[in-house]
Amino acid sequence: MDKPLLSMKGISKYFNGIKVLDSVDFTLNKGEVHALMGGNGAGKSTLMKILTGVYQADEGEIYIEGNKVTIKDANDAKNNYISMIFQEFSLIPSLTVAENIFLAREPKNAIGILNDKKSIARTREILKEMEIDINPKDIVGDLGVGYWQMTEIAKALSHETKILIMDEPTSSLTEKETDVLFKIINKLKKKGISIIYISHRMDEIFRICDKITILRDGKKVATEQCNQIDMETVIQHIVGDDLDKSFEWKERYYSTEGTPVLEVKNLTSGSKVKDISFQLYSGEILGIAGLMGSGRSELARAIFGIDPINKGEIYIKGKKHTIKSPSDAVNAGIALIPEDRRLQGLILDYSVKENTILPILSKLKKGIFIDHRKANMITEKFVKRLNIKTDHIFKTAKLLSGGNQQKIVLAKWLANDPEILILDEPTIGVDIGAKTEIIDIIRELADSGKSIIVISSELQELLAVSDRILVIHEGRNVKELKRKEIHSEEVLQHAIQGH
Ligand SMILES: Nc1ncnc2c1ncn2[C@@H]1O[C@H](COP(=O)(O)OP(=O)(O)OP(=O)(O)O)[C@@H](O)[C@H]1O
Repeated sequence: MDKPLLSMKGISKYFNGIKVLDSVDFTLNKGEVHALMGGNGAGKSTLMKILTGVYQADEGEIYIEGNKVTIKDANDAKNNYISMIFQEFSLIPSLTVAENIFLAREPKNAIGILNDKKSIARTREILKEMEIDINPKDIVGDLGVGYWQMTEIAKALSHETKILIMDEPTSSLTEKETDVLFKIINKLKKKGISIIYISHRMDEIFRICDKITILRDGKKVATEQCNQIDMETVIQHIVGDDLDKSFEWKERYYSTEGTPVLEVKNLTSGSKVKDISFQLYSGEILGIAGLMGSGRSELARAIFGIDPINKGEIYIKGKKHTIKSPSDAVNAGIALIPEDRRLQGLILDYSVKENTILPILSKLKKGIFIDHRKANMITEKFVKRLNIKTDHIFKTAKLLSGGNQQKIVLAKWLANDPEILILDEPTIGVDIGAKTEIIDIIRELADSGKSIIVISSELQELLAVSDRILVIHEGRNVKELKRKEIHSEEVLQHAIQGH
């Protein structure tokens, strides 16, 4: 049998004396799509950073086609034909696609290469080969996120690549863009390129991956062919024995009599939100469902005063409010946790504690000082509840894994205890164990009288948490369904597709 393309053997890594990878073995064959899964902080990114030369392993060896290699930096990774596409893209928006692809070349060429016919022709060739419909001369900033992703892939392929690592590649893609990405992955696979695919989205893994490796607490717990393992077992491996991962809906009781806490009437904003009306009651959880691009997030942005309202009214407890900015919304008792919260909501150089208590500083004042005992208690509570993987609450946020950073932002807004809470994709990038915790917290908040709007593209999650679901299609609310009337996921799926 052929030697595997890549073999990582006994990889261990310590950060400040803490073992985050413990003797991990990982093998990748030619033309294989290999999923790397595991809870937040399990060690997936660290393993990949060792493969791409960002970090060095403290123990273990890496072999490419049977030959031992040393990967000390990005150049070594490139010389071993390894490329990685990060969640945060590395493109420069003001430059064209071709310029972005060839800019990373030899510095002496960097300036001269702009508008170079050769680089444009080569870019065209790569894009054509992958059947991607982008003009090499397009300015990247003018393209949608989906095309950024394609440009990143084209960039990786502009030098010879045998191993392509994708870290949560679909987290900001629409369904259509995801389909295009999957087609490209299949094409790359046929060309013999191997892909390591990091994702928390179970359905994707089963759609495109051949093999799956699962890490838990820095240890490899399983490697299996995808067709020989089921979803239940994968979840079991990810969470271990100690977590309840059921997404079960529980009927909740609250009153829909009297004045709603929030009433949105005929709201129109930009080109994406058209004449939307709904009511939200005290203690209610309203789910918002719709395809990506249906206007879900834009509706939240308009209510929160980020995007201007062209028409329509917002009433809070029966009183009309003019919301022209997020501070108007905050003053009216509304909080929005946006979808891209890692970029918007976190100060990376601050500690877990500082980030968590930032919005509640005024509530924590004791004279002119901060009540640190209380601040520590609140932070500890959320770290425990959301299972945030950190050695202590004083750790700098940037040293935490991506999913754990997401959880801090969530903790921060939950600690602030707003009256009306809008959560846009509350569990994106968050592992399966924490998902159920977040659903429980949302329910608890509603039980205590808060009014909550949850926007989510994960139907299972929406069905588990919502009392009522508003379906948005092409900017309009087309249906409103009571949760207890939705007997299967298909019913909701149908409504979302616009039937
Ligand atoms: N530079 C660093 N210094 C200290 N600790 C670090 C550093 N980088 C990562 N860690 C820690 O290593 C552990 C593994 O993190 P890693 O980013 O590999 O997790 P992950 O599996 O990719 O998680 P996620 O799904 O949340 O992205 C985490 O506990 C994290 O806090």
